[in-house]
Amino acid sequence: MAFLQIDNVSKYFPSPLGEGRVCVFKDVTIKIDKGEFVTVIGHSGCGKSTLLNIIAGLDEASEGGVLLGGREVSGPGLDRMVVFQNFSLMPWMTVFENIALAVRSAYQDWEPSQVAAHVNKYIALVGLKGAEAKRPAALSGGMKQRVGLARAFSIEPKVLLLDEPFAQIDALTRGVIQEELIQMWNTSKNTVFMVTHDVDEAILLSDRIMLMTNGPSARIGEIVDVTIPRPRSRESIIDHPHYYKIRNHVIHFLVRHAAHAGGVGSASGGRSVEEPVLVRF
Ligand SMILES: Nc1ncnc2c1ncn2[C@@H]1O[C@H](COP(=O)(O)OP(=O)(O)OP(=O)(O)O)[C@@H](O)[C@H]1O
Repeated sequence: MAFLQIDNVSKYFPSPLGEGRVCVFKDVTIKIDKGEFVTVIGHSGCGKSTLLNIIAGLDEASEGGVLLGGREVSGPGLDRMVVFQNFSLMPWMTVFENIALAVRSAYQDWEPSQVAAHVNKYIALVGLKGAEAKRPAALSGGMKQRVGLARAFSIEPKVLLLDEPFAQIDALTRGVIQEELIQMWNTSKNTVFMVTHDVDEAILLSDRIMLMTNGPSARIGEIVDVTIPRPRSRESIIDHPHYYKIRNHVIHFLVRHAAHAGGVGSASGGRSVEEPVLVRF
């Protein structure tokens, strides 16, 4: 059994037309090893965030389930930490307090000095030294997301769930924070499940990229192994002979599926389950 196992998960929502229900995705199975970095890419509306929320325990699967370390996920927990694109910081708390709140809830028997040392370590890791006393309103989008990532990593969860964490950040800052994320992940070796629309980001960060087909009844169409060795940096990966092969393959998949985009279907999704195609260059 894999460390994190998404087992035949399907999700239905009530139809917006008021008749029956719509199958967002059907029979999604993903097996993720401990320490693996997996990303999911697919067109808007195929159900990526819904799938992430089910893993987080913030939403329920209609069918199937999620197992973490062999135990069924049945609600939110400190073993899974989510970073959303809208930062989700406490606006009345400082940078330090936002992170400390999470650390105190994860390590309830720690002395204040131990909490402070731990928080400061993560503040330094994301380059926010000097901004400890600032409140979110005084931070740029990039700084806010650094706090979000530091908060998530600081509690050392078993699984980090990242839902397009860089979507609201300008391209230059995004590149810098992606590399900070790689550094933190290199140290922590957390298992990461990330939703993104950015193909370059997926190649830079992932061990494997899950390509989702469009809904209704979306599924994992292909799984692409990112065979480019680590350590990776944005500058170095583009020179690797596999880089453009992987990039073109993912983009072709997305373009092919864009042609079939949209539509609200019936609940049945009544076709047999197709295994994802494994792609390795
Ligand atoms: N609570 C809900 N009630 C009804 N329908 C919902 C609900 N949440 C999501 N949906 C629908 O489920 C589908 C998948 O939504 P989801 O946000 O998971 O897609 P996504 O792939 O993450 O999209 P995006 O890339 O735009 O964020 C969409 O059609 C959405 O309208």
